[in-house]
Amino acid sequence: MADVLTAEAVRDGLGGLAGWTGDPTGISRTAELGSFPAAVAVVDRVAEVAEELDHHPDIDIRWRTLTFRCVTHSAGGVTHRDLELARRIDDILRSAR
Ligand SMILES: C[C@H](O)[C@H](O)[C@H]1CNC2=NC(N)=NC(=O)C2=N1
Repeated sequence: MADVLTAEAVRDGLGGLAGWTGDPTGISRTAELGSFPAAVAVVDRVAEVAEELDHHPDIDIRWRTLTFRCVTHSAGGVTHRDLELARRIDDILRSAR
């Protein structure tokens, strides 16, 4: 099982991720899309990536604003798998704008 990262390692990882904040208890990012259908389409693409990685974000949908939270539930904190998932979510968000 992946190890929970130290606060410093999470900080380093977040350095390469625009818009994400957090600490070893979880990392999150909010993004506003152009419409509710556009937001739901992003969630659908994130679902595909989550299945591919077998790693799943917590997702909050409020009209066209999405909040993603990544934490490895089985490890009880943020692991390298969350940083990878966050990078993939950013790729999707970039291409959705
Ligand atoms: C068996 C499978 O790897 C696990 O149940 C996965 C699925 N997706 C997961 N996603 C997240 N975020 N944390 C987990 O611990 C987790 N566990």
